[in-house]
Amino acid sequence: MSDIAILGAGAFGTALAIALSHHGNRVTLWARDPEAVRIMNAERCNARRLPGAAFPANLVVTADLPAALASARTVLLTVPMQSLAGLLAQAHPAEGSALVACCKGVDLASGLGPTGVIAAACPGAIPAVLTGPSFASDIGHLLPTALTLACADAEAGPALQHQLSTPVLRLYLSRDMAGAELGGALKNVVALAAGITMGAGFGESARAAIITRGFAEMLRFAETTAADPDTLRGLSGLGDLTLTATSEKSRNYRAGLALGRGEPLPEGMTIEGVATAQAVERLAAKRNVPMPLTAMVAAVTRGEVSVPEAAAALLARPLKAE
Ligand SMILES: NC(=O)C1=CN([C@@H]2O[C@H](COP(=O)(O)OP(=O)(O)OC[C@H]3O[C@@H](n4cnc5c(N)ncnc54)[C@H](O)[C@@H]3O)[C@@H](O)[C@H]2O)C=CC1
Ligand SMILES: O=C(CO)COP(=O)(O)O
Repeated sequence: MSDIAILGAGAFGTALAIALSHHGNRVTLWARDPEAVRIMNAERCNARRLPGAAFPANLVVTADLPAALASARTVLLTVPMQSLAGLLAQAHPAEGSALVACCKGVDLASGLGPTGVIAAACPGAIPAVLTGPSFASDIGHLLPTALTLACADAEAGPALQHQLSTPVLRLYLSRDMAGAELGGALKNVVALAAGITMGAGFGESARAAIITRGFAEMLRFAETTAADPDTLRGLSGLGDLTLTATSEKSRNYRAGLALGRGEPLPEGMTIEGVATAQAVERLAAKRNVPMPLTAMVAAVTRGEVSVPEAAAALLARPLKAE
């Protein structure tokens, strides 16, 4: 019997599984690869994705998806954003389950955020979003963290907030799922731009400009959606942007550093901002929202524009009011 199922045993799913089972919850962590599950159960650690963080004795790890979902009414979705629709096509959570999206991004195929993907695949579920500034290694090592739990359902939201909080994992409640998921998606694009800036040697002043103007771009985009721009000023937006766009622990920032140095994108690493930049570029064009930084990140990651060309184009834009 598990109360919480966590689908996706990457760094973040593993970290949340450790934190929540350490706090006494009955947690089942599901991974699609039976061999990876065998190794994790033998070593009681996910050495590949989250080295050094030991599994509590009560954490169950399985490759059996129906078994993981059998008794859980709270399901955390911790696969990368571009895998979410595919996962939900094969998972069959019980009617009325809370599906908590922990992935950050916009689905390239549909242009939907995680709660839109959940609503399309599982109309009988209660969607929610868990997001904000948190490196998996910090959560997995039980360091203090504050996140946003967004859920539009007035009863399920507070219940999830209490179920998923621990003495060191402090969840703030929001009803604004659109805002919470947008902040987490867009900050990765700005983090790529910040990394590119530092990798190219443009300096910390330029990075501060990119973060600030990137945040302005995030708010501008939010205003064209159902999101409340104020939500993006909280943990899920500004909070996560601050973390991701300044730390080499971030994969998006590190990928940006590589691009800025003229190297290719690192392979085999989850870099959510790459697909999300493409998806947001398309949506912004449809809605007529100027997103110059996002467009440059999309063009640089596609290899269409070099970093010096991107920087020159951004600096040559007409002067305007802040
Ligand atoms: N790593 C971190 O510090 C944080 C990550 N996140 C978000 O969590 C999401 C997952 O990221 P990570 O766990 O870091 O990625 P990761 O790269 O460590 O692991 C991804 C995992 O998903 C699995 N996976 C991929 N497609 C799948 C599918 N269709 N079915 C089942 N499993 C599948 C892979 O096998 C892998 O184990 C991303 O959206 C990320 O932005 C959010 C906060 C912190
Ligand atoms: O979302 C994160 C921290 O909040 C993790 O960022 P990266 O995916 O860039 O590593």
